[in-house]
Amino acid sequence: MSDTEADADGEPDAPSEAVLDELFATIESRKAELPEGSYTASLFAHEKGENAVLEKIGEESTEAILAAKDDDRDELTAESADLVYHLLVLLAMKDLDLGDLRGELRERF
Ligand SMILES: N=c1c2ncn([C@@H]3O[C@H](COP(=O)(O)OP(=O)(O)OP(=O)(O)O)[C@@H](O)[C@H]3O)c2ncn1[C@@H]1O[C@H](COP(=O)(O)O)[C@@H](O)[C@H]1O
Repeated sequence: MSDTEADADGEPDAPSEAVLDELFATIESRKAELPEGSYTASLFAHEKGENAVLEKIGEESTEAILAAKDDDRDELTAESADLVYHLLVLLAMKDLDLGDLRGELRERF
């Protein structure tokens, strides 16, 4: 779906540029509200959630590396998205946020 199409609610999609902020806000909301049936909430709710996230980061990193070695750009994109999502969950678990990440990156410019 392009940026200009409507989503399932009939509302226009937000610009893709904002997707990381929206995803992080959703993760923070899952952390605060712990809704039933949410994979993200389950990571925050369970004692072993942090280990599960760390394992996922390891797995997704390996899968991204393998996709790159195979020159499979679609797979690399998908694995990168899984990796970024789990990294954002980890930041939220450690009470960090996108501002911390942006600040660190900005300092390197
Ligand atoms: N971006 C993601 C996202 N990326 C990956 N995952 C989940 O992460 C889990 C593990 O990913 P894997 O690629 O390993 O998937 P898998 O098929 O289960 O693989 P195996 O573990 O079985 O090997 C799966 O359950 C995926 O659905 C995600 N779950 C949620 N989100 C975002 O988080 C929002 C909130 O979702 P809930 O978690 O449903 O509240 C969603 O709207 C999405 O925007």
